[in-house]
Amino acid sequence: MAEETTGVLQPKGRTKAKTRYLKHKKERRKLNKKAKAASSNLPQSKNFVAEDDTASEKSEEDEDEEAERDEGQQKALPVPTTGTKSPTNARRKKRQKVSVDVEDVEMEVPEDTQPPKSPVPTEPLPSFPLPALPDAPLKSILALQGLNKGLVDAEIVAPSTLLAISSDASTDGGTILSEKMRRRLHDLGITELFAVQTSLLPFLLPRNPSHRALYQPYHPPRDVCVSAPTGSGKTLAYAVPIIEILSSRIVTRLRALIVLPTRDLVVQVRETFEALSKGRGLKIGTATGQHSFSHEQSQLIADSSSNLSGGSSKVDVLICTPGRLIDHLNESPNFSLQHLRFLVIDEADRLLAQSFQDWLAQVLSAIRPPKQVIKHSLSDVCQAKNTSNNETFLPKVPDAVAPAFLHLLPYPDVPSFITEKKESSCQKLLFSATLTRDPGKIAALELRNPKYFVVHGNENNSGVLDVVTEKFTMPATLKEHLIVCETAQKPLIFFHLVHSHDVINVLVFTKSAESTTRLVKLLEFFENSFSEDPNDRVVVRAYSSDLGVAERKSILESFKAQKIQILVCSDLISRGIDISHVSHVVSYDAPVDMRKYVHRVGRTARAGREGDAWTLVEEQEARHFKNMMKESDHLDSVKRLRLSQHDLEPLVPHYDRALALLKEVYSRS
Ligand SMILES: Nc1ncnc2c1ncn2[C@@H]1O[C@H](COP(=O)(O)OP(=O)(O)OP(=O)(O)O)[C@@H](O)[C@H]1O
Repeated sequence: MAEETTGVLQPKGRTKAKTRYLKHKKERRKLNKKAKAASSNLPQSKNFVAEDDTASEKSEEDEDEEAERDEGQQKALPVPTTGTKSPTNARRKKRQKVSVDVEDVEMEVPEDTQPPKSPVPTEPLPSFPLPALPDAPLKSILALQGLNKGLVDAEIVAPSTLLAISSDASTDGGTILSEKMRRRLHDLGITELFAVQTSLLPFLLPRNPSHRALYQPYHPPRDVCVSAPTGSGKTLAYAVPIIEILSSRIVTRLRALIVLPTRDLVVQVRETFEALSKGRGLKIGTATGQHSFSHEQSQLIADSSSNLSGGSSKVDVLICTPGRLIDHLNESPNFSLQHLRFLVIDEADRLLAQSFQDWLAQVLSAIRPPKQVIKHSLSDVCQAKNTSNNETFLPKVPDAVAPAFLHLLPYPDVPSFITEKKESSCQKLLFSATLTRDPGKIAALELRNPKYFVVHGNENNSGVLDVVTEKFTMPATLKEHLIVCETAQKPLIFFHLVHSHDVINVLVFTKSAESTTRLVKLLEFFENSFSEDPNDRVVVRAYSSDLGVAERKSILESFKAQKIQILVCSDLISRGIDISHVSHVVSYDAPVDMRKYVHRVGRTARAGREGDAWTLVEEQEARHFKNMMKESDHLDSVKRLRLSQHDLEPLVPHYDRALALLKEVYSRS
């Protein structure tokens, strides 16, 4: 160990004083050994002896060191130093190595604070373990901290779980579905239940009839949150139980409300409900703003002339966008949510991000029985019965009021032994392929003891962890590709994919309506140049919010009928839209976040079908994109495709021609 000095180098040769000192020391050692041999009649353990030896050697080493230092000090004294401290004032410290069980710790111990040395060797003190820091908690545990219990206890469902739907009238084959429903599903070509459906149906359709009841004010059902990949059949997972439960109804009331982020999705979900509920007598309505407000009112409300405590409805199921829903809540007489048995929030994370007119708070407040109670004493009521005031006290249609709202009626409070509070029987069902983990947003939903279902390849806790850390599951049948390219080459690469990789029946996502229009024009010019025969040309159309409702509907229908092979769009239809024959998705402009990526690529590889997703990433975006993928543990699933100039060359003359025509069009406008 290097010794600290006060700026003077110490000579290391032996002096007379040191020789004398060493001689004395030898003699002292001999005497010590003799004394020890004489006194130790007791047997000693090997360990103890070894320790003793070490200790005595150590003390001798210390003495040697001390002697050398004294000698050095004596020599150093006369030498004047140029430093700020004189050698006499300088406090000299000795680095002493303290050996402990766990690790070596070096401490600076001032020489003058050392205890005086005992001439008799002492036993070393027993060493105690140092206080140790507890192990850091696992990342997975940290991620789960502060989360609601429902999510931690989520039911993880393997995507491969399937259950055959029995066509035998005498048995449901464990599906818990009525014979009517099983027959209907078979008619629609659905012969087995997908993973999300196998776990959700038994939960939403308990065998006990009282748990299926429309009103359960004292034991309301638990709410449900579902995270399942795109195209895994979430719509059926809620539509089937809703139809099964509501089919038992006697009178029409608004009992199921399905909220979706776009009109296109409302239309799609309505089609599913109508197909599944055929012959069950349920009435399905929509509210999207596509028709005039008064037309919608006339479709939804049976009686808007008198003020009815329990509302009045022409439909059992209402499928709507949040904006129009709020308009009806605020402005349509007798539009009431008090009878709701189901509130479905599909694409929940997207809808919860929409604060439009604080729609969620308004809906929840319309479902929740108000606390304010206007009560009258029995004598008041009796008195009123004999007066003309009778009508205001006793409304005409009390049966229309939901049990949890009965206290609002001006009847006297009848003493009861039941002290439990009545609650709304509405069961909230949340669905998404990218379910939010934001505790603030989940809290805003006022969920009742929520039960989580997570469809995930990994059936242990990591399924939950992936929801928590927003690592989303992709369909198993999806193949993902990445092409990093120069901005100027993007159109050419896209045309190459269309003609060399058979990328047709494709949804192409761009960043804006303007880039959609431009790409469509460029591709049309390119096709005209590339294929002489018009029948060989690929048909491409734009689908954007710039188009009218009717035009959008007709374009979507033509695409579904495969009269259009390439549909270029913005993120308007990146969520939820289900078009079975889409075999490719191209992100012409790379998505900026993982959620967008998941929903875009999820337009293909649906319901167990194969599909390819291609993402074109400009060189300057590559880093961000790769980081985004890495954070979601997804980079390895994306294959990089490298294209050479040679691959693109045959297309260049046609592309140049198309580009020149496009420039001409834009310069004219
Ligand atoms: N059990 C089933 N058997 C066969 N096809 C099914 C089954 N369940 C659903 N499908 C079909 O799978 C497709 C995808 O279903 P759905 O649109 O409900 O997916 P999703 O999970 O809601 O997807 P996204 O998250 O993209 O909205 C639909 O065409 C639907 O008809």
